Amino acid sequence: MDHSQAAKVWQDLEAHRQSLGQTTTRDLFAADPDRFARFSFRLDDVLVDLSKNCVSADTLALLLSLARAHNLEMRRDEMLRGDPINTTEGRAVLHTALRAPADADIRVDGKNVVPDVHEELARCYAFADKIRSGVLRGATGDRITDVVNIGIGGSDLGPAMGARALSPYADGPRAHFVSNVDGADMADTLARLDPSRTLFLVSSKTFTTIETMTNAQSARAWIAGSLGETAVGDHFAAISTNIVAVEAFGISKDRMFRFWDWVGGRYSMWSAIGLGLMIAIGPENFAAFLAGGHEMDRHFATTPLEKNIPVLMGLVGIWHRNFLGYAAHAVLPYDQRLGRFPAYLQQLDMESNGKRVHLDGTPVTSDTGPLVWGEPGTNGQHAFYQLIHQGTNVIPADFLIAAEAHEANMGDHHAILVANCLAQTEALMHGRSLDEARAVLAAQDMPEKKVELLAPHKVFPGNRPTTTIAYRKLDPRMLGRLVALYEHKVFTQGVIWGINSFDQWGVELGKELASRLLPVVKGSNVEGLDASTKGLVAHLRSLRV
Ligand SMILES: O=P(O)(O)OC[C@H]1O[C@](O)(CO)[C@@H](O)[C@@H]1O
Repeated sequence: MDHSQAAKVWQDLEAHRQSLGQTTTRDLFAADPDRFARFSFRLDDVLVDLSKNCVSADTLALLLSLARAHNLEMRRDEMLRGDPINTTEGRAVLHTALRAPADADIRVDGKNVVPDVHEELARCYAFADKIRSGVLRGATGDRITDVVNIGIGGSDLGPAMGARALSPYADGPRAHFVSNVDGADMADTLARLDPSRTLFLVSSKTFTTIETMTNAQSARAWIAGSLGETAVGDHFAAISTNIVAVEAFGISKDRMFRFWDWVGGRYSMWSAIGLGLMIAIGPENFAAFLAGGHEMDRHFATTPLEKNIPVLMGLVGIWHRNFLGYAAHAVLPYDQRLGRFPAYLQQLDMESNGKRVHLDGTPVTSDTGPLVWGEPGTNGQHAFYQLIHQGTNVIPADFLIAAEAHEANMGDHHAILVANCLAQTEALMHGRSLDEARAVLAAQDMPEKKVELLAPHKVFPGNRPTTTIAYRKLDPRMLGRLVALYEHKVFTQGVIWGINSFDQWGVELGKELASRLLPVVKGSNVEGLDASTKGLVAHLRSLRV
């Protein structure tokens, strides 16, 4: 990286922000009739409209210079060719290899990993087919009708989000997901299931995560308790990088699916971790999901930065976070089946870019990843949009909308959904001035005093940034493109911030303390704890029957 060049562009961006002064997106639209065409970008049917963000051509040009000063293209190529860019863990970062075609050549330590990827994928597909067709059955000879993925974080959110997103394509056994160590999660799921027809997939990269191992042991006891110990083998499969621990759990090699340490947990839904999704939607649909991801990879790898969608989304995010000071980012899918997408992105974005030191360990000098959150529209409109429209903080938001619904013959549902999505982005950008609010009220024949009283409450500041991602339909290929789009956006921002987007040391301390506290919660000595924790333990113990 050219530090002095990067610092100079950063200063130029700050000066540029000053020079924009009070300019609003509304002003930018008024000044440029071609703004939509200039600031919206396409990949086949996917259109990403950045025009409702307060960026000018100069803003984008400066942001692109910033990306170049940080050697974004070089860093991207390093990732894609398998260099060990996850420096704190000494690993390559190759989730893109999981969706590469069979003839690709991507090397880790000199070895092409693509044949291994395709071999494991073929094993997963064969297993999925056998479960779906009833060739593989439970111990009693019954067909498997329900598959429960036991995993957490990246070993849960991807397949869980995907299974919900692609439910119109689900023609296999029903998919369930248990993640929380709260026994309620497992108990509520088991209550709906018949052990003789249930398959458990224990998904854990490390196969040591306490939540997953506790849930897996409970599931094992449930099967052994109702069908006998010898039935366990027929009702379990495992997905992990830790072959030794899987064998120790009692899952045979032929029901064990691998992935590799160069796949981060939050980037793993493309691997065998997607097995639950694969069994639900079938190998063909899963292959379309992978192909969609690869399509976005090609776009990211080969499109000039000026038209590179994930890069531009990442850079606009940098503008918001670092130059306009916006601390949060909302993801608002107008697609009910993307209900878990914001939660999925929370891990992808916040576990990747919630960092406070540079790659070399020195403290960061600018803010890093924002708080990411969201809910599907239109429900959010009737809950928290009030704050997005009129609250004191500006929250940039992504709106996701399909042209086509899966439901034919549902009258105006989809048209109303689309109208709401577009109306919200228009309202957020346009706003309503005090004079406009007064005029609206006056047109209702309201007494002047009341108009004056009410008008300030009806003012919408506007100039609230939104990006709209519009696509034909939420099919497997589209979901693949969408997930890969956000992965590369997160990568772009990590490069600009100079952080490691692929480790997650921030989750370790809580884990360590939880294992230290477990015996205390169960009754051992509270000495050595801080006064608050000691008091809480005592209170909880006193309430326990
Ligand atoms: O797949 P594993 O090893 O059980 O880990 C689950 C999750 O735990 C984390 O390590 C930390 O929350 C995530 O990065 C990961 O996705």
